[in-house]
Amino acid sequence: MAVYTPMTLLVIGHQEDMVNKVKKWDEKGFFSMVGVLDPLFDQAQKEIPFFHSAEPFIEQEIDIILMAVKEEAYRKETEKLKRKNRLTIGPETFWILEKMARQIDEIQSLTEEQKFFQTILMHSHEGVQFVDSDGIIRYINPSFSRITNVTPEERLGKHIEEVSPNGSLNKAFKTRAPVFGYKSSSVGSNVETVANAAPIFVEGKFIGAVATFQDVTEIKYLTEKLMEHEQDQSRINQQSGNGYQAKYSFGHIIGESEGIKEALHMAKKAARTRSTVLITGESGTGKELFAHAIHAESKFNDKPFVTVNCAAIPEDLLESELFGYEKGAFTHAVKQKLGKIELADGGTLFLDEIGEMSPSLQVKLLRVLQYKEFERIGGLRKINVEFRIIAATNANLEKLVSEGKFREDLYYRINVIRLEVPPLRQRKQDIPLLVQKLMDKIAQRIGFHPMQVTSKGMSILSEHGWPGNIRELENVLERLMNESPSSVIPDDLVKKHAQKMLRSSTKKETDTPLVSASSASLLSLKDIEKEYIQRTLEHFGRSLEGKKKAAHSLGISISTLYNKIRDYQLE
Ligand SMILES: Nc1ncnc2c1ncn2[C@@H]1O[C@H](COP(=O)(O)OP(=O)(O)OP(=O)(O)O)[C@@H](O)[C@H]1O
Repeated sequence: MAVYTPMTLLVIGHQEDMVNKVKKWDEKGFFSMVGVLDPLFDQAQKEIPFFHSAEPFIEQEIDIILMAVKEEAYRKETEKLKRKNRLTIGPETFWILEKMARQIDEIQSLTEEQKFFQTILMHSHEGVQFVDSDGIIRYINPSFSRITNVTPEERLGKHIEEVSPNGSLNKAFKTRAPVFGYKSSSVGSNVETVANAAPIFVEGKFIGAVATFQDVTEIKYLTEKLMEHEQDQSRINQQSGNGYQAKYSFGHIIGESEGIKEALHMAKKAARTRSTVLITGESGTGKELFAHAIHAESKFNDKPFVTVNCAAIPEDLLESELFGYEKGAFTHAVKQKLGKIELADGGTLFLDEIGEMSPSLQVKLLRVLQYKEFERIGGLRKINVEFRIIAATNANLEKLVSEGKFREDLYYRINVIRLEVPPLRQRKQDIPLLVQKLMDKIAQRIGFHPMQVTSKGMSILSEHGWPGNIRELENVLERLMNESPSSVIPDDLVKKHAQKMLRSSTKKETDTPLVSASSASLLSLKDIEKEYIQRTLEHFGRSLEGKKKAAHSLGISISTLYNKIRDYQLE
């Protein structure tokens, strides 16, 4: 860093006010006072070097001579000093020095601020690079060098076009526009980075551009491993015939209430068209079921039905999930991957939880819907696609639009046919039918004989509010069936669960965790196992049937369960 050297200054004539001011500036380091020259004055202050003759200064480097007094006697001394290139300032131009001192003062306090910000940049975990208005790299922070393996000596003073022509900083520099989420890899270190860059304007004048970036190699690597795994999985699914097909039809949708009839009517109408459908409703009401059924009933039901849950996948991954990528698009893209948009070609793309989609992806999706074409990540070729979107959400999209979190234009594109699936509490008359049919479905799935609830049990279940809707009802029924000692579920068991449900839905109470953060370090694995077996036995009961169910639930054989009951003295 350049070191500031103050200008040297000699005062001629002991004019007290001026001398004192110059002395103060000297103390602050604005100027360096070499002394006071006064042939007539004797009582100078001790701490100021005082001279009667100009001799010592004739050859000395002095930048400014301040004529503090006007008399002729002093001028004679000054004449001796004028031979060199020195600025002479008289009392009438003393204000220039005062102004300079003020400016130096301001610059110095700015420098303090600069030091403060520089310290922050020095310790920032993100890499930072700055170019001036000519594109010359003026600053890189230590994290920049750590991430990229590029030293300040290699970078500073170079033009950005020369060292990183395709980087985010050059883009922001050339276009004078910000760049967000720019992915690239550092040549020096083979590191994957994500950068943001922005032009900098001060009072409307472009003064340069700055880029900040992070090392995302590890995240990217893990993400791609996960994607590869998912891809293999989906290939296996496809090969086994369970791939991109609708699994449910309208026949699977149980309910005779007005609300469900209306939703079914709308859904059947939607199945006859290719228009976009927006399904809204609380969690667990059956939105996905409706989406499957609409596709299954449509003319293109032999084409794929592809599901993407926008809430379950991180943004970065979601983009490649939707658009796919070309081999080599990023370091770990070892082979080409088809995106869900491409896989849905000709059929239906079901976008579950669309309200969770990030604004940048919303733009990209909108473009696909408008132009019916897209590019794979890292690809140059435009691919034409034709598919229908069924979107679902339990969020209030209108509210998200008004809050600026969901694009209005995308909202209008997807809100063509609107289907509202009512919550269970608004169609209690469906509960008995649902209970019976769901119990049959569960019994078939878990290999039980058909089971029933009494009419009293049914009215207990019908009175519940079911905040988790049909998903919650299904879970509770499965638990009741597992715990029931006979094929008719006892009323007191239903009551016990109803009370539990009431407690959890009013108090949002959860069961005591087996291991809490504070106790985790105190319990041994054996203690945890013992506690867990104990709770499972309490849950299923200690009859032979209860123990069989407990063993099944614990994933161990009945003889292992008996051994553990003996070892842990749980009888
Ligand atoms: N009308 C219905 N008849 C029979 N089963 C239903 C019905 N509605 C929902 N279900 C069942 O309830 C469960 C939840 O349904 P689904 O996943 O379709 O709900 P969702 O509204 O999409 O939930 P989320 O918003 O949480 O994704 C599923 O097991 C589904 O089969």
